[in-house]
Amino acid sequence: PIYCAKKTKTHKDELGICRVLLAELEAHQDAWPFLTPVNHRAVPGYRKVIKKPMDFSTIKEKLTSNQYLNLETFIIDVNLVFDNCERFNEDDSEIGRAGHRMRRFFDKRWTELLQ
Ligand SMILES: Oc1ccc2c(c1)N[C@H](O)CC2
Repeated sequence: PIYCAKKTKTHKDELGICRVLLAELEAHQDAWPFLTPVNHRAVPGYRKVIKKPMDFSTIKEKLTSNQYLNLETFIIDVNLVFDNCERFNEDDSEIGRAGHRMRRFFDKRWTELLQ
């Protein structure tokens, strides 16, 4: 097209995309390590090593209580889930591999939804 304005997204549009993305993350077959907070009392070292724990249920609570300013602050928290996973798990482990698959899925989906 000759004239192609960049569509700006309102706050409501971005939060709608966050809800869709979170629902897809929670429904993914590899989401199981990330659905609820790690029980740091049951996992030696976790509290010391992982300074900012994050999981999908916490993200959902923050989303429903309007704690995300925009899509970017939401993506930062989702990436924190996967970065924590990489820090605490070997790449060649069940949970490590699940984290890499989930990150790849998320990166693909939010870029698709933003097009
Ligand atoms: O063997 C285990 C036992 C517990 C956990 C992990 C691995 N990785 C998770 O990231 C954190 C919780």
